[in-house]
Amino acid sequence: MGFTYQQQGKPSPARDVSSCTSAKPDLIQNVHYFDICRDKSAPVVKLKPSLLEKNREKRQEVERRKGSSHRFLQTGMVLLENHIIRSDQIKIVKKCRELGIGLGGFYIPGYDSGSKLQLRMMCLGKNWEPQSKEYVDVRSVDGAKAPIIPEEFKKLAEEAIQYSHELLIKEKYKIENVKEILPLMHPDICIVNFYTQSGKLGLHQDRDESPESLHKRLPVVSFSIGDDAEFLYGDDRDVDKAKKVTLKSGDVLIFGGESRHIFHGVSSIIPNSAPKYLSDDANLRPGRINLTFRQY
Ligand SMILES: O=C(O)CCC(=O)C(=O)O
Ligand SMILES: [Fe+2]
Repeated sequence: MGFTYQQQGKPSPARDVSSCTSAKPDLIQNVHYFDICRDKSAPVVKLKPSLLEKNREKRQEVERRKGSSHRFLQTGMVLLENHIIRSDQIKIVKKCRELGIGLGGFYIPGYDSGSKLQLRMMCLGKNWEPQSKEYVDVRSVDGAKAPIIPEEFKKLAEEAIQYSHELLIKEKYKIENVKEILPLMHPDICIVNFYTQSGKLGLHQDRDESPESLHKRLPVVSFSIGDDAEFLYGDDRDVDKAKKVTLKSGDVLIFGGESRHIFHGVSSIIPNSAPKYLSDDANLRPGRINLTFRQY
């Protein structure tokens, strides 16, 4: 049981240097908590938007929402494109930032061998340990407990499954079958990853949740915010056979039922592809946040 991240090998010196020098970390019990937002004290030239500009932004937002769509990628796997509205994306960034610089915040997970994952991680609800591949109350890296999952996050994740049910009923299945195709899930764990523009994650399965959760094939609900990611998925741990989909800011990907045990990973982050409002209004650094909700 439990999910397995594929080890990435030692991080390149370049990545190590950038991650340490740009982070301005607080050192708490030997752990650098990473700030996913730029230093507020750093000068940012920002002009007050005119009324005209504000109205244009509003119109663009309405257009953007009209542009939200969905794709059934395979049985039990739904992609809700552009689903999280701009104001919620900003709220999520700000909340993750606040939690991420506090106790139990973002750190670079690694293995006893010394190799590291090419991302920063913070767990909410329960801590996931990369070495033992288990969920624990207190993480070994610094003895911190996981912050609780904000209720608004849980609500968004649950609503995304319900919305997928509506779409599946409308377009594909009978109402009585839909919860078998994509079971309902009430998240008590959320793993938040932050990828810099050189971040990635090898093909793995999420299989560290409880035997009951895995047996019921309760879905994982994944939110993407920030730069686009090339997301790979397939039935085998084989990059060449994997299918690819680009996950953009605001996208929600759900994989449960028959797709619960897919291999998946992030092959690359597309630099400078994030919507501008994330850096303007939330001060988000270049890179990508991913939140995966699970039920233990
Ligand atoms: O970043 C992503 O889209 C995937 C993250 C993931 O697979 C995980 O945290 O287990
Ligand atoms: Fe995963």
